[in-house]
Amino acid sequence: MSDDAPVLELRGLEKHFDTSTGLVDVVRTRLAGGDPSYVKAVDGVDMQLRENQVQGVIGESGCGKTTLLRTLIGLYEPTDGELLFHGRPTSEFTKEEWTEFRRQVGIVFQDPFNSLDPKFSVRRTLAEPLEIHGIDYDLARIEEMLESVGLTPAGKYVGRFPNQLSGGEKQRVAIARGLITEPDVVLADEPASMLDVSTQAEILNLLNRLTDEFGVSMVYISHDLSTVSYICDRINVMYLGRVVEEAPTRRLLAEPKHPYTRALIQSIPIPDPHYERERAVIGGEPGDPINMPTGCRFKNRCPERMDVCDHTPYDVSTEGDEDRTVACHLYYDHPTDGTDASASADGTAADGGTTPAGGGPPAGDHSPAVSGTTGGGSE
Ligand SMILES: Nc1ncnc2c1ncn2[C@@H]1O[C@H](COP(=O)(O)OP(=O)(O)OP(=O)(O)O)[C@@H](O)[C@H]1O
Repeated sequence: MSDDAPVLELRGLEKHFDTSTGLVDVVRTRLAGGDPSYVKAVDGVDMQLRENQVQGVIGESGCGKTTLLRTLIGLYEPTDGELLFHGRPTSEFTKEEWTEFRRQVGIVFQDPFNSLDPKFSVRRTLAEPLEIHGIDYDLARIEEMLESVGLTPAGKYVGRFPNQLSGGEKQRVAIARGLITEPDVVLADEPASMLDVSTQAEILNLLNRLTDEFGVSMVYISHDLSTVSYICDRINVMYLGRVVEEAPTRRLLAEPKHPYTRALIQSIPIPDPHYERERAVIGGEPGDPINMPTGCRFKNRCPERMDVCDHTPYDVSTEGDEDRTVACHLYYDHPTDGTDASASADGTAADGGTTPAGGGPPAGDHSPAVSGTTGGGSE
C-alpha cells in the first residue's frame, strides 16, 4: 500500500438500488418494453480523505449520505467506481484484507440507544472487537479507553449495561468501541444528532480531541451544517447523489460558491435576537433520484438558474487554486447559441455571455467565470 496515497479515496463511486420488488416485477417491466428503474442514491462521488483529516459530508435528507457511508464500510457493494484504502482498490481485497480493513475502519452510528447491544456490559462491548480481530487485551486497556472518552473513573462503568447509561454516556461507549482497535479511519454518522444540545457539544469536543490524540482521519456525515463546520477540516456538500461543492471549511463558509451551499449557510440559525439576516428558503422539493432531472439537478430550486442548466449537467471547477471544487455553471463561460456547454469547459467555446433564465443578472455579476476548469458532467 502506498504511503503518500490518501487513507481513503473514492473515485466516481456509485451506488444504485434496483427498485423492482421481485422477479415478477422485473418480467412485467421487461414485457412492457421498459428497463428496471434504479434509485441513484450515490451517483459519481469523488473524495479524498488524507491522514489526520476530518472530511464532512453535508446534505439534506435523501441526498445519499447514509448510502455513501454504508458503501464506505463495505456494507454495500459499489455499483460502479472505486473505493481505495491506502491506495489499494477494495474490489481487489482478499478475505484477510477485508478483515484488516474492518479493524482499520471504526464506525460511530447516529443512534447510541440502538447501536449498543443491551445484553452486553460496557466491558464486553469494548472487548468484542478486540476478540474478533485477535488482539490481546486486558482490563487495563479497556479502562484506559474508557478514561480517554471521559468515562471516569472507568471502574465505575465497566460493569454497567446500556440501560444504566445516559444517552451521552452510551455515545461515549460507542466512540470507545469505534477506537479500541486503533483504526486509521473513523466513519461517523451524525453521532450527536440524537442527543440534547449540551451533550451534543460534549460529544463534538470529544471527537475533536480524540481525532488529534489518536491520529485518526474521519468522515463525518450530517444534515447539520453547524456541527459539520465545527468539527471538519473540509466539507463536501452533497445534493441528489453528487458532491456539488468541496472546500476547506473556512473557505466554504466565508465564500460559498454553489447556490445550494449558499442557501444551506443562510439557513443556519443564529442564536442572537439582535442579529438580523435574510434567511434563505430553499423552495421546492429535491428531485427524484429515480428520474433524475436532465441538466443540473438543482435547477428547479436554484435562484440563479440559466438556460444552460436545463440541458447540461453540472460541470466541476477547481477554481484555479486546486483547493476546492464547485459543480455549477455559474463558474464557466458558456456559448449562447444553445450548443452543449460542456464544450466550453476546455475554454474553446467560451463567450462569457451567460444569460440567467428569468431575466436575472449575468452569471459574471455573481461570480466571475474562472479558468483552469476541469471537464464536463458525466450523465
Ligand atoms: N436499500 C435501499 N433501497 C432502495 N432505495 C434506497 C435504499 N437505501 C436508500 N435508498 C434511497 O436512496 C436515496 C438516498 O438515501 P440515503 O438514506 O442514503 O439518504 P440520506 O442523505 O442519508 O438521508 P437521511 O439523512 O434521511 O438518512 C433515498 O432516495 C432513499 O430512499
